[in-house]
This record gives sequence, structure tokens and C-alpha cells, in this order.
Amino acid sequence: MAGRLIYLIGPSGSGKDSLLDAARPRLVERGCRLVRRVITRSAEAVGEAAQGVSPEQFAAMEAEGAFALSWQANGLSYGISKDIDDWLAAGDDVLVNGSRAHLAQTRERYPTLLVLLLTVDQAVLRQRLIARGRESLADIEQRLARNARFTAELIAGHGAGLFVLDNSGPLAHTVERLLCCLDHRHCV
Ligand SMILES: Nc1ncnc2c1ncn2[C@@H]1O[C@H](COP(=O)(O)OP(=O)(O)O)[C@@H](O)[C@H]1O
Ligand SMILES: O=P(O)(O)OC[C@H]1O[C@H](OP(=O)(O)OP(=O)(O)O)[C@H](O)[C@@H]1O
Repeated sequence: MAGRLIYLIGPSGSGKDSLLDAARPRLVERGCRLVRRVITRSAEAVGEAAQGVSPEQFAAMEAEGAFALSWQANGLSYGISKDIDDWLAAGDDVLVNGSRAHLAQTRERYPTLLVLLLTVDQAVLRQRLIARGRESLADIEQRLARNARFTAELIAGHGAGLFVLDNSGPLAHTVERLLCCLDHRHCV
């Protein structure tokens, strides 16, 4: 049987990278693969296991069909290797750190997609982004403004295939809820 494509989305700073890092060993022991993204920013600036490439390298990879999924956001390009299709065909679950804006296109290609929407209280989110210190304050405000367009629309439009995981509390709780969603197809 084909594996499940699990598409983790949520605002910048909601904790996607942190959650994937914290849950990694327990996901791996369940046979779930975590995808290493290709991103047009230097590897040093990435808070996750990602391959940093130049825009030219990214364009060349895209042109040669290296990606199953790709999107642009926040001035960056993101690619997901076409290797995921082999993994899914082999029956492995595959977890991708995805894009809310690209969800519709992803669903077209993977109709049985399992969507996990990570949410966090907006005031907490601003503080976490400032504390993370990865972007300028202006960039942080842009990311927060972008968020406002998404969350309500997503919850309203995709209720059935979408699990909401709140990460306003301790990360360890969110890890447990993530595993519960994957193991039992519901969250507690
Ligand atoms: N549950 C949590 N409690 C406290 N801080 C958190 C929690 N989850 C994430 N963070 C912090 O919030 C910041 C943003 O998290 P990050 O994983 O980089 O988010 P994303 O990948 O969604 O942009 C990081 O500094 C991280 O350490
Ligand atoms: O359409 P959106 O849902 O806004 O997502 C756009 C991109 O931003 C995030 O990546 P990135 O790692 O650059 O940002 P983050 O770590 O701040 O979430 C996310 O993983 C997407 O790749």
C-alpha cells in the first residue's frame, strides 16, 4: 500500500522546524521519512536540515525535473525532491514542511494528502519570531501580515482533511499531539 504524504503547514514561527526536530526520532522509528528541502538560502541560515542552493542552481534542478513539488515564498524558492514519489510508492509515510499558499497545487498532485496545520497565538508568535532573530523586524511584520490571510481560510475550506495542532504551549505536548494524529487520525 502507498505511504501517506503528510503536509505540515503553519505560519512562519509557529514551530514547524522545532516540531520536526523534536519529533524526528519518534517519526523515524515509525518508518516516517522527513524530507530535506532544497532552499535558496545558505545552509547556515536554515534552522532545519535543508540543502541551501543559489537561485541559478535551483532553476537548473527544477528544469531537469528534480522536484515533485516546488514553490516560491518570502523571496525564496523551495523544492521537494521527486524521491518522495519512490518512498510513497514503497509504502513509506513522508512528512514535508510545506506551504499554505501551495496547498491547492499539492492536493492536485497528492489528493489523499494529510494536512497538519500548526497554529499559535498571534502575540506569542510575534515574540517567538523576534526571539528567533532570523529576520529583520520589517520581514517579521510581513510574515505576520501574510499569516492573517491564511489560517481562517484554511480551517474553513479544508475542514475534513485537515488537523489543527496548536503549538502555543510546550513543544513536548505538540509532539504528542502530532504522533496521536498520525497514529490514530485524530488529535486529543
Ligand atoms: N512550543 C514552543 N514553545 C516555545 N518556543 C517555541 C515552541 N515552538 C517553537 N518555538 C520557538 O519559536 C521559534 C520559531 O520556531 P521555528 O521552529 O523556527 O518555526 P517555523 O519553522 O514554523 O518558522 C524558534 O525560536 C523556536 O525555538
Ligand atoms: O505559504 P506559507 O505557508 O507562508 O509558507 C511559505 C514558506 O515559508 C515557510 O518556510 P520557511 O522555512 O522559509 O519559513 P519559516 O521557517 O519561517 O516557516 C514554509 O515552510 C514555506 O516553505
